Amino acid sequence: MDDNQNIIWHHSIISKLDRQYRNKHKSCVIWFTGLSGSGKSSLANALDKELFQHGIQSYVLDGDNIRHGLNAGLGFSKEDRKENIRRIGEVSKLFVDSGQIISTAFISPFREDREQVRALFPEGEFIEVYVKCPISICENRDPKGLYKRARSGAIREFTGISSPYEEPINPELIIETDTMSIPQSVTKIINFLKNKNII
Ligand SMILES: Nc1ncnc2c1ncn2[C@@H]1O[C@H](COP(=O)(O)OS(=O)(=O)O)[C@@H](OP(=O)(O)O)[C@H]1O
Ligand SMILES: Nc1ncnc2c1ncn2[C@@H]1O[C@H](COP(=O)(O)OP(=O)(O)O)[C@@H](O)[C@H]1O
Repeated sequence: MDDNQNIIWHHSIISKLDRQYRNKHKSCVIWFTGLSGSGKSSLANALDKELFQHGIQSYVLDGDNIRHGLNAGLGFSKEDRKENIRRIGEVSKLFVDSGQIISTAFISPFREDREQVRALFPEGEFIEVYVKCPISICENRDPKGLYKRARSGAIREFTGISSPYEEPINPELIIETDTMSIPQSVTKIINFLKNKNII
């Protein structure tokens, strides 16, 4: 018999709605996706700072940090990236259930994996933000020197070079970081959240 059949889901006494009501805002996941160096981390953290300063319950999950802890042991094969994103999706759902606005900064290069995360949430709670930037500019920025190492062959399966990035087809937002500044981008996201009555 499958062990999971013996595990029963416990419902919380306090609901997500109770928590949202007390926080005075709705909860959602803002899912940043894009190439390495496109600006996911910078945007997620700038948005988090802005939300925090306005008394909003928010938090950031960042690729590099999660891979040091929760997802240590996962690499960059298609299967490992899938598992990485699946786990982040589940963790994000917990944050949303806890009434917070969670920003995630993962390359999440495969459309199917992102759609599986979207399917975990009710309509409107998964906000896909495509952080769009030409690879030539990401490569010029190369904040961690990874493109240089990938070009030299020192890193295998590097997204955009030796591993694919599948662009979102219908994301809630597109932020073009080669033409928009970080403050402009944050304003665009905040306006979206206001228009959707999330904050
Ligand atoms: N092979 C390869 N391909 C892409 N990226 C690599 C690779 N090896 C290491 N790194 C570093 O890991 C960060 C990406 O981790 P993610 O968890 O976001 O990747 S994924 O969503 O599972 O594809 C990524 O961080 P960001 O630059 O913040 O995107 C890189 O710093
Ligand atoms: N308009 C912009 N939006 C976001 N990042 C920018 C922008 N212009 C320059 N950058 C720089 O590009 C780099 C992006 O790195 P990072 O945020 O770590 O990207 P990612 O998390 O996608 O790998 C940072 O050094 C950041 O300062």
